[in-house]
Amino acid sequence: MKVLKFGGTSVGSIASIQTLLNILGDEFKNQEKPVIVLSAMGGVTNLLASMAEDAAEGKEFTAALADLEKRHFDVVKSLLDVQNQNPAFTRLKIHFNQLEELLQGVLTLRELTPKTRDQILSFGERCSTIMVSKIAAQHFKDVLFVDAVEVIKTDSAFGNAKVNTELSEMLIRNLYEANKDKMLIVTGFIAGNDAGQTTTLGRGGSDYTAAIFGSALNAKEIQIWTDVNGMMTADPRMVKKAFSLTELTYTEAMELSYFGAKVIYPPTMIPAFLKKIPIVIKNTFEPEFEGTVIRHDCKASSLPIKGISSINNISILNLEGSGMVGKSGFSGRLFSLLAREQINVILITQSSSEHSITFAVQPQDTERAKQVIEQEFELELAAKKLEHLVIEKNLAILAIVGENMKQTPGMSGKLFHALGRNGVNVRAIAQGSSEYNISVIISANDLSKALNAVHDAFFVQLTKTLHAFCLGTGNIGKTLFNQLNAHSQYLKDNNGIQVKIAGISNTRKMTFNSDGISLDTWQDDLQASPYEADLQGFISKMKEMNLPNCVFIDNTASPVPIGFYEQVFKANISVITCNKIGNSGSYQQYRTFKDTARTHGVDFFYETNVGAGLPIINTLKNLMNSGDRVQRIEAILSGTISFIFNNFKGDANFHDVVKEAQEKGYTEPDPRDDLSGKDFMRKMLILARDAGYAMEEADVEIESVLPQASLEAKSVDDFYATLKTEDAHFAKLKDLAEKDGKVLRYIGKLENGKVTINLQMVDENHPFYMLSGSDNIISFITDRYKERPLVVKGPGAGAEVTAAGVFADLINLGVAP
Ligand SMILES: NC(=O)C1=CN([C@@H]2O[C@H](COP(=O)(O)OP(=O)(O)OC[C@H]3O[C@@H](n4cnc5c(N)ncnc54)[C@H](O)[C@@H]3O)[C@@H](O)[C@H]2O)C=CC1
Ligand SMILES: N[C@@H](CC=O)C(=O)O
Ligand code: NA
Repeated sequence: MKVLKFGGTSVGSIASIQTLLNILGDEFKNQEKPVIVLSAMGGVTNLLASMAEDAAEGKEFTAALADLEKRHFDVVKSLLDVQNQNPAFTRLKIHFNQLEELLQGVLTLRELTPKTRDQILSFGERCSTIMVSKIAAQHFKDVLFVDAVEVIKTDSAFGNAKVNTELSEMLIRNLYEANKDKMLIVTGFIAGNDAGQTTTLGRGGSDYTAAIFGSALNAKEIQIWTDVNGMMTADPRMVKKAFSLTELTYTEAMELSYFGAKVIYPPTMIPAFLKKIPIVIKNTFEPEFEGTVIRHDCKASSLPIKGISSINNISILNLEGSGMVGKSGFSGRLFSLLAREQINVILITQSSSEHSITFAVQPQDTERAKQVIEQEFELELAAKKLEHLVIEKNLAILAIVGENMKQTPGMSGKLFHALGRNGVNVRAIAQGSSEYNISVIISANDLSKALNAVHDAFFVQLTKTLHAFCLGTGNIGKTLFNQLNAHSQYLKDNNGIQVKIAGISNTRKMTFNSDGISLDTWQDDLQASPYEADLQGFISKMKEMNLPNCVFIDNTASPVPIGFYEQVFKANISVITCNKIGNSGSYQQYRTFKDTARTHGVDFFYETNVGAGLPIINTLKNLMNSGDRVQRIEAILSGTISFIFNNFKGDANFHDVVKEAQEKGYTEPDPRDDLSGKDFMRKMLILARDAGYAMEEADVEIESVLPQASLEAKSVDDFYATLKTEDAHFAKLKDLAEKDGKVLRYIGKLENGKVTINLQMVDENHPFYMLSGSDNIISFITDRYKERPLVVKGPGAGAEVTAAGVFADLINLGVAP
């Protein structure tokens, strides 16, 4: 046989009671009738409690009582045929009259004893059970209302009575045997003492009733019908990707029960655990959901952990001092004291040096704990054998739970990597040797970020979410958004990665959305945003949003964002940049970026600083990291100048070719940066630094391709004008090269710690002769690539290839352990 328990929401409305009847209908077809345990209608127990308290304070309760009555009567009117209604009204009315009398007594005496309170509370379950059993009787024959006061026997500890298991089980068995052909519908939560007075079973009481019946009758299963889809991997209000578990063990259920939205209160299920009866959590509002089964031993699961539980507000107390070292009985004294004072200790850690003990308590217990400890250890404190207690508030506990963790190395590594990577500081750690729970204490502000990051790290079958904050909506920024938009489904399906753009700013406006700004409407969203651009504001907001797997992307050509990188790294946020100004500033600044990113365990990626999307920075990094040494680099790294020399042929005019390069998106926002050689200089400097040379801009020897007048142009328009007036200068260069069958090439070289960039005329035997479009080419001569160089060649400028390089950096972020 089965026991089915329905919680408050399942009997809370006409619609839910109708669903309940359908469920009973299916069960009724079985040979063995189930036992049904019911809670009070949703909210009724709390209402009764506050009515009782109000009455004790002399306040009126009649209106609330009338509402309560009406809620039950409305259900009767809707769900019982007219001819069946009167008997139900009569039964209910008797109870409401008794309830009124009791409340009146409390009001008169201005006193609410635990015994009276239990009696008052019991009307919730009594009325819902009478009501539902009457309705059920209309549909099924042989329904029997059972008042649990008759069969569950307890002591007289009103409010939280202790069950006499042996006696209760015997009474339940007798009742069941005598009514085998009937469906028993039983009041949850309430019981009776020897004198027949009503007691209650405390927190989770109706689940307890179901477990007691299940145990007494050796039920094949106990179903707990509630309003959510079973036990989930995390609190779904905090972790949107939390999903329902199909199966977990009793131990796991116990450990996971810390969730805010408690599905069951596991201690009440102990009678079922002891008899190894499976407990199935079902959803009345989604009956087709197959349920979460909690059982003694589960099938092998592929999930590394079953879930992540959390408590979002705790305090820790830390007790330190030499007086504890090697002193047996110290922790006994401490924790006996707390137990005596009824202070619940949630977590304990002690270092093996025995120099300190840290423990967590509820915030409301903190001050009292401090007081009693200081009294108890007064002498040790005075003798400085103990230091004064340190209290820390606003903390949270996050715990990963699962029996699969046992003897599986790497679980704590994964947990701490996810936390560290996201800048979550761990204040204390606890893992029992049973290895099915690792708990960490962190700042309450970080809880949401930590839960999501840890959930992403463990449940790899789910899509991992990156949160990107993007500066710059120009050529590159815009193209990146288009690429992300077009490719998002592929990334989800093939890489399990979802990129959410959580913030965008250009020089005018900024906008934010932790659920991701739509990549179809971002321009309108930005336009409509109330926030004026403010870089410090943008970064502060990014920190404040505290999202997991966060990255800052600089797609500007501005020096301003550079000043903020360090602050971003220090907030444990990775940086991706196509802006070369940062890495080509002072060497000191370049080093600071690298070192700060490393000490904070985040990435600093800038592949597009050299050769746009071409794999140049990563190639050099791999050479260096694997112990190679650069002997010489020779390269063409200005896409713009490359394009110009590849197209400045025959009758072509220099001015028009430069214009075309700009229109094609190859140039910097200011094309003078390209033609002056500055952009090339920046790239060579970055390469030289990545190759291990602590070089400054002044160490680069650079020959310009421009005549003096162009170099001195005060504006971009003036600059273009000089290209026209200086046409002869460029034509001369071209003719000189063409005369000897050569081509013009602007070539950079790094050798022996020296960088030069100059204009050369090369013939067809030169490896850099054959280039077209905006091609870049780089040849690395290293200790290992000595005979023949390692060469990378291809288009080295343009919005598509550059945005693609930024995109690749994004996907390569080491968010996954
Ligand atoms: N075009 C190419 O082939 C390549 C370009 N790059 C780099 O890409 C970067 C961007 O280039 P484009 O998109 O062509 O420039 P752009 O001028 O088209 O766009 C720059 C964007 O940055 C924004 N911006 C500037 N200062 C800002 C600030 N302080 N705060 C917020 N936003 C700010 C502007 O509002 C604009 O939206 C440059 O650093 C360039 O060197 C790198 C490799 C190749
Ligand atoms: N303007 C640059 C673009 C790449 O960094 C170039 O022309 O190479
Ligand atoms: Na590159």
